[in-house]
Amino acid sequence: MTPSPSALALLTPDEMAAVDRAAIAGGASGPALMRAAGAAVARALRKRFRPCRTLILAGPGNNGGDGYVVARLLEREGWPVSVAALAPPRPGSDAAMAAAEWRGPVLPFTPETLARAQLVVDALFGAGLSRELDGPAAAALRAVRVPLVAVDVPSGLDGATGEPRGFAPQAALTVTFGRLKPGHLLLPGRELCGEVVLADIGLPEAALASVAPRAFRNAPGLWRLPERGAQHHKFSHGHVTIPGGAAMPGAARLAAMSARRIGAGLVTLAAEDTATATLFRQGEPGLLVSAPPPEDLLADERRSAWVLGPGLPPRPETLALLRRVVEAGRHVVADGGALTAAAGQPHTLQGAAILTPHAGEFAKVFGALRRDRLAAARMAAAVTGAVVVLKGSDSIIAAPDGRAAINNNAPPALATAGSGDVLAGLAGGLLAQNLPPFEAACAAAWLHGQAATLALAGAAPGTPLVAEDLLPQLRAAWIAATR
Ligand SMILES: NC(=O)C1=CN([C@@H]2O[C@H](COP(=O)(O)OP(=O)(O)OC[C@H]3O[C@@H](n4cnc5c(N)ncnc54)[C@H](O)[C@@H]3O)[C@@H](O)[C@H]2O)[C@@H](O)CC1
Ligand SMILES: [K+]
Repeated sequence: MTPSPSALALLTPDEMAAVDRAAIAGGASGPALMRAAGAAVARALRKRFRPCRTLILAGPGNNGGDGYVVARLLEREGWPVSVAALAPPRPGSDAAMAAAEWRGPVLPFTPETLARAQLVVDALFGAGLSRELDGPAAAALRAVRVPLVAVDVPSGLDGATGEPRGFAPQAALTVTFGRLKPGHLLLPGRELCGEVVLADIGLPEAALASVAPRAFRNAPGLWRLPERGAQHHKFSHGHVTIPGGAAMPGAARLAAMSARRIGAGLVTLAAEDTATATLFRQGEPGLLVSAPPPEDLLADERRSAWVLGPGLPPRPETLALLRRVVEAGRHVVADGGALTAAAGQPHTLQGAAILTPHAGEFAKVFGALRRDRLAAARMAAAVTGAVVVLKGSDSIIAAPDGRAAINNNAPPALATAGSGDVLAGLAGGLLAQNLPPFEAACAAAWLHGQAATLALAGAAPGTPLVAEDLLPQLRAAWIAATR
């Protein structure tokens, strides 16, 4: 079933804390939320582990409070549980109440205590992490050699960015509450979390609705593929034009084949010379091939979407073509050579609809990538006015208005030559069918990941993939997106 956009919403730890405050201001009980959170952790944990010597590492805040609840519930089920507290909760806090209800063993926060545990529950810090993890907390987590279950996030992981602050342990399971955080999807956070369980702890809808989400998990529901009615004809599905160079003609061809398969009405490969045109004509019979300079094609208004960059040289001429196409008011996907040609001059990309840089291209255009890639992608979108797809195993799609989506369906094998050309073609094909740029970019990234997943179905981890393998899977990916 297609999830609703609110189910796809991601909240940063600060936003989640605001929801928490809104819930309590609206009459919800803090201790009840804490009991629900602890119960969700205990439930998820019991499903996956058998009773064993379990050590709860409890921090001073509400994350620690959740930990005391877990301790009590597991002990009630007969698990051998102890708690090691990094620091006592603030007197009078909800966490202090939860701690007071824990009557079982409290052990010193030492390496010896840790060495005896068979399972560790990390309830040190969650949304309240305010600085780098260091001292005894970091030392203890570094010493864990048994499965670790994280409450909300592995302590030290910044839920807003997916980056560890100082250190964050590897969890087997992370149980989080209300909404996923960006850090559960962004690498390396996604891997450090292990399996992620999102638990409903009864936060009132009004409290959740009090914070407008700016980030989403990328999945159908966040966007809708274009509908195709009986009255439509090939021109109503748009016309994609893709200039192709002699140096790497395969790149433009892959983009063109992808644009066709995702429903563009017409796709033209605009060859830079007659030899390349001859080569292009040996390709798919349904592709249009044109030999004159691509600029001449701008006279035809129906050529609404252009994919510029796959296989094009990173030369000033490429950038000049991009400027002409943008100034003619066409929707442009800028990729590969068009991005590299704009190295150090992001303003030259203004007016493009979608930019699809990988990390290296991003750094060339916008400067070294900061640790907070979500913020970096948003900054690039704001500077250029374009939707930026910062490609990776956790592709980030950022819009100039601050909306962002994080893609988590792409297998690592997708990092292969030509894969980016397919993505650019999909984005161009969807723009041609009048999807707005953010939706087109998100849908393209998801379909791309889904096609790769389908191509690898049943294959052992590490099985390689080539870009051409994606093409036959695009129809099934489309079907999966419209179910
Ligand atoms: N979001 C929600 O609606 C709910 C959240 N709950 C829990 O509450 C947590 C957030 O609780 P808090 O806001 O109390 O925050 P935390 O429990 O994450 O941490 C707060 C405390 O840790 C200290 N601290 C922060 N970073 C540190 C560092 N690097 N080294 C040493 N000390 C550090 C702070 O000074 C503060 O005393 C969530 O992660 C979740 O586990 C649940 O109890 C129930 C409901
Ligand atoms: K934690």
